[in-house]
Amino acid sequence: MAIQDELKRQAAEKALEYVQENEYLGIGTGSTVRFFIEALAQSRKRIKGAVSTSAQTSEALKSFGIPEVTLNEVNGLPLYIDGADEINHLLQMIKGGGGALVNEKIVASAAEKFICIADESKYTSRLGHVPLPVEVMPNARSLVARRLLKLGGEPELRLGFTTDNGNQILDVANLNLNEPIKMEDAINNIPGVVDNGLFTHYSADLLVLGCSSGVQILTAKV
Ligand SMILES: O=C(CO)[C@H](O)[C@H](O)COP(=O)(O)O
Repeated sequence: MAIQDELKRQAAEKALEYVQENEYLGIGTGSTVRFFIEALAQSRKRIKGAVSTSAQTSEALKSFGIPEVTLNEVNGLPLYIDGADEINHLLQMIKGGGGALVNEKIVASAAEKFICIADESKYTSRLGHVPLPVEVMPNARSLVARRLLKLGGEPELRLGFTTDNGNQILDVANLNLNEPIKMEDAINNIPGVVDNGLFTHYSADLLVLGCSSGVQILTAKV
């Protein structure tokens, strides 16, 4: 297994310690989450049901025999576990590399606690090394792209990709994310934008980071 994958797996396995038995659990999307689902299935922990954030995650849950429930069936969630494309010292994130950012933010918002699982390459002092995914209504794509250019970004359509919600993704490079809260809100104010991959209002409460020196548990450093 590649080193990065091994670190993702270690972080995913460590996060199991925070899972409460006989409770509902929100589960994100991506390769780190896939390791988590695998570890959960192999553990003795039995949850009441998982709220999935994507077709990909639902498929994995099904293949590992973990019961799925919809968000509408639960009255909030004690915990949400998901990966990130980048995460900073305040545990604010860029997400959406897998294109599931809208459902991820919805489920994260329903949870009392958000634990991010990631390998050390995702931890950064400044967000913005990776392009920011923005989910757009297809009919507003060009309009939104022009507005994103005005905000200083360079949008590029994710070719051949449609989200689970039937929308498109613009990956926006070179945005100035020195004030990520303002940027998250400014982008979401553009008509036609469904949501963007900045998670500042729903930042993580805890980061379980797979590092070559061992797994580290980090909280926000203000
Ligand atoms: O936001 C996401 C999906 O929309 C993922 O959490 C993010 O892309 C990280 O993925 P991976 O665990 O494969 O590195």
